[in-house]
Amino acid sequence: MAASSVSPMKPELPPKPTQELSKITGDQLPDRYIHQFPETAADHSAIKYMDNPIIDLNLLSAVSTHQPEELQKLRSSLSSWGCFQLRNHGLTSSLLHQIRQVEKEFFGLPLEVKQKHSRTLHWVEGYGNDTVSEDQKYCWNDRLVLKVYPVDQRNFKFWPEDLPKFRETLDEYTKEVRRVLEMILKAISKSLNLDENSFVRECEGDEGIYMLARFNLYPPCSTPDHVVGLKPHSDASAVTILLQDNEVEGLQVQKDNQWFKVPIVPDTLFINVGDQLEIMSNGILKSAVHKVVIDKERERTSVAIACFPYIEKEIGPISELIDKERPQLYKKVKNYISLYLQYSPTAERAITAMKL
Ligand SMILES: O=C(O)CCC(=O)C(=O)O
Ligand SMILES: [Fe+2]
Repeated sequence: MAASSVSPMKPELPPKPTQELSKITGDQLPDRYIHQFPETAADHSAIKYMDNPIIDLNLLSAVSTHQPEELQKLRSSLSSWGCFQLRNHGLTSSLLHQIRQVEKEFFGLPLEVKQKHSRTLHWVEGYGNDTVSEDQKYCWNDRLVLKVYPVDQRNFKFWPEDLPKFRETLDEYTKEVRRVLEMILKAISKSLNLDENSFVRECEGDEGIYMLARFNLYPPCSTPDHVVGLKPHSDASAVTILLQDNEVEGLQVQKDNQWFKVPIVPDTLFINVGDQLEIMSNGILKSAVHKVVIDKERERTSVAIACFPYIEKEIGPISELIDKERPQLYKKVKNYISLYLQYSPTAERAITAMKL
């Protein structure tokens, strides 16, 4: 499907935050939140856990004698699952606790305070939900989305000003995530036998890396099978680094048309390939399709940092990964995010439009 054939649709935002609806019982749920996907009615307790090995960032480093095996695990996880959990990443438990804490404080603010930072219909930053087209259902979540890199492009009107620890915590957290991102991009390059700076160069270019923080809140719902926290999607990013809730499960990933639960492993980060890295790797790495299901009694939160190249930088499969056996599978593209935003309120995936 070509980009130009996306049917014109009027994007809409849900009129109310999900947090405000979360005490409503099943029969009173507004119709726009009730999904009829067959998978929402699945018995989630019967779904298996994702079982790819946890990757250890220390072992990916050149000084480790285990580096070759760890790189092999990384490559195999990313080409089959498109994601993995990372341990020994160097972010302290105390920093992980603090970022979760400021997230809870934000969502705990009175509605009128949060709404001072509301997003608009046409750009993702700010407090609110995702846009959908008028014939689509809403998701059962609220988000606060903030651009965190480049630092001089932060839009502070979206940042809560009354939470004393919010800015410094997010600042420190994103610096640390950026450090991990660079190490991971180098390891991924090595795992594909490329120069170790290949993906750093592709992602950063001259402009540096762009990073969006997404604070996600999934309130409980008395009829969790009728709602969806996040619909099945892949991310528009090159890589997304996610801190899951440390008590409430909900994230699921798809592999070979089957859903798997992502287990909670304390102090790990969940890392997934996004569409732009699938394109750069000429399809060797898979952009993970994932979704979030809702708990009946407990609220769930997560913090996702989506990392991607400067919007105007042209990206495409890197030349070393194109040959006779593996011809170029994707077109080159500038501003993939805008293509993604055109597709995201529809049932189609933007990356399909990139295939040659
Ligand atoms: O909340 C989660 O576990 C996943 C969040 C996610 O997929 C996203 O923000 O794109
Ligand atoms: Fe996602």
